[in-house]
Amino acid sequence: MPLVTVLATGGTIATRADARGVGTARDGGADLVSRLDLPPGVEVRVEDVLRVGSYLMTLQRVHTLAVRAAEVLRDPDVAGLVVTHGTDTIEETAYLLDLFHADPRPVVVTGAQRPADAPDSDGPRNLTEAVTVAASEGARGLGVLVAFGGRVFAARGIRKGHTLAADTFTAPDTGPLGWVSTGRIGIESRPVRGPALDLAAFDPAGVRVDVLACHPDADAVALRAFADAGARGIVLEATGAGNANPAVVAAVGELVAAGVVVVTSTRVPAGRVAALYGNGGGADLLAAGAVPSGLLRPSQARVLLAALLGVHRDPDTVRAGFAARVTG
Ligand SMILES: NC(=O)C[C@H](N)C(=O)O
Repeated sequence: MPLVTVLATGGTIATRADARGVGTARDGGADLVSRLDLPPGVEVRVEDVLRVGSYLMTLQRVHTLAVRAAEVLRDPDVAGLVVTHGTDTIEETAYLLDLFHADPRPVVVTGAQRPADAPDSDGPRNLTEAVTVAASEGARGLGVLVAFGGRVFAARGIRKGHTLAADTFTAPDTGPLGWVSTGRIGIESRPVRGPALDLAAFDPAGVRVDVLACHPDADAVALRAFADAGARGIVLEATGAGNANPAVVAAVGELVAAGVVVVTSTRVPAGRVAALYGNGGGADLLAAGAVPSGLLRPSQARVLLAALLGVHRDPDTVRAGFAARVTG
């Protein structure tokens, strides 16, 4: 009988309202699992790792989760893992776990958009389907997955696409990998994944990576403040295919020379970052030393940058490692 371990971290799937009607994560993993109609023939074990809204999932906390996931997978009887998590930052946590996941067994992240105390919560169905995926042979070798609303997504490229709707997740450049429904899964495509990073070498302490919104009035102020605060990496949430302006480009050049790794991503939902324009555009950012993020949006570009900085430290190695993992 496949054994699936559920690691609970909080999120709306575990959230109940207080007397003011304000929600916080309260239910533990055992509460969540007790409400399920589990797939027949699957044994589930539960552990509480954290109990927070995912807007509180710092790098340190995701590291704690990654370490625990790797420890649980040392048990050869475990067929797969499920992580229950808030939806706000599933795109960060799932991708960080994926970067360090060196095991064919699936780790399946899920959550809910409607809280545990809502009569129509989507949590039980999503969790049941995540357990189904984690127990499936067909999900092996795909890395960390997100099962949500009947769809199965790869970690890389997933984005929260709606603040409140149950069908919130999208993968604008690739679409979902497949589906899960009534105890069955179908995988229609396989994700492209690089070699796993070494979790034992990762230390998130002191890894500060900030994100700068490059609206047309942006200047060097925030960039310099980030660097003064100790940022070792900065992701530009640029416009279009990855453009900023001359003031930002000049500051990027200074920061890169000082050893900060700067990455150009974009606020546009789909398509690769391309170095096309001058006058502070993507071609000038590239010339100033910024690394294009390929298809990674700012949230996941920040995660890759933080993971590499936490493993390698040296800016040139991080820059090369980042470029090697992104397409385009
Ligand atoms: N639907 C959710 O889970 C949102 C919640 N704010 C969280 O990320 O924890």
